Amino acid sequence: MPPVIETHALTKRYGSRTAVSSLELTVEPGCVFGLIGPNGSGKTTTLRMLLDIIRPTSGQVHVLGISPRAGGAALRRRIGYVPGDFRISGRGRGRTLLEHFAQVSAPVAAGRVEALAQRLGLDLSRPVRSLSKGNRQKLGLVQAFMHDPELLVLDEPTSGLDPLVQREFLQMVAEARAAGRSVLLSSHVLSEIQQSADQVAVLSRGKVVAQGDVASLRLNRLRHVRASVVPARDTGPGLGDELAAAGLQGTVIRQDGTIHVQGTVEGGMDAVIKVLARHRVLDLAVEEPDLEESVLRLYGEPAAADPGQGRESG
Ligand SMILES: Nc1ncnc2c1ncn2[C@@H]1O[C@H](COP(=O)(O)OP(=O)(O)OP(=O)(O)O)[C@@H](O)[C@H]1O
Repeated sequence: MPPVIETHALTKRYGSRTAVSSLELTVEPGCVFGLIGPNGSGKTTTLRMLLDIIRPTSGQVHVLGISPRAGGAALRRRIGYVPGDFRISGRGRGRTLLEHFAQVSAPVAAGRVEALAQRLGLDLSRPVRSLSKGNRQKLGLVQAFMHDPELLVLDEPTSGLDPLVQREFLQMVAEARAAGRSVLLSSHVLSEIQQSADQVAVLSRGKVVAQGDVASLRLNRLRHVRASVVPARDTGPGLGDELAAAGLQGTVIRQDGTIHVQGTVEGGMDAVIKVLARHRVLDLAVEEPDLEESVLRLYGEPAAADPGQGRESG
């Protein structure tokens, strides 16, 4: 079967700024593909080009075997899309708005909208205007999933959703995949991609800096560690050396008989935990760094766009 999404040397420039640079993406049918990158790395721009909302400066793109430009409304009906900035307004209620969307999308099975709304905890009888950001986002999800499209293109779909709803959403993605649908999911939250994607591309400054299956992704191996221990016996400065040998990069400070450790570990916590466990551990915190830092450290790329350079328009 041909890929559901294929880009070749796909590039988008805004004036002198390159938002997407020579992108090579292949999404196979029946796969959940994660596009991950810090804010400003080019995810939204890429997804918009797939939907023909914006047009590439150069390069090629095919979606379900068709150029989005040529595919028009017929191609659009085969896709479920949640834009990163799903904005809705008007006087209608959620249900009315979805009925309106259903007229332009492919046919929607009876009861499907209600079932999705119920799963996400969305009240369809409420006026759209009165909905919170999270509830509007749920409406966006229902309109993307309701016609059971061949391809789902989801731009940061869980932003503004609480953790329980996020879990339900991930379940919906898993069900779509099990039914043979394909999903392209963008996120700046690593854990979300890890839970759902088969394949991943990491974007930084409009370029793919890493690509592969989720397990091979090095991004998930970086951890921040903070610990306070009372040495079991007088270990002296040896603890710092032992921790360094175990893979911790950071500082070890002795203060009033307690040793405070702070640093970063790449590639597994086991050895560090075992060194610490030989002492009385007063406190231990292990945290996932934000994606921007992981990309920066592991791929040596400046991850974010210059804060001084804003976008010209939405
Ligand atoms: N209409 C525009 N005009 C000028 N620059 C733009 C425009 N849209 C995007 N950009 C720039 O292109 C780069 C990529 O932006 P894009 O929105 O695609 O990134 P992103 O990874 O989706 O980030 P975010 O999660 O913040 O939306 C950014 O530097 C952004 O400022």
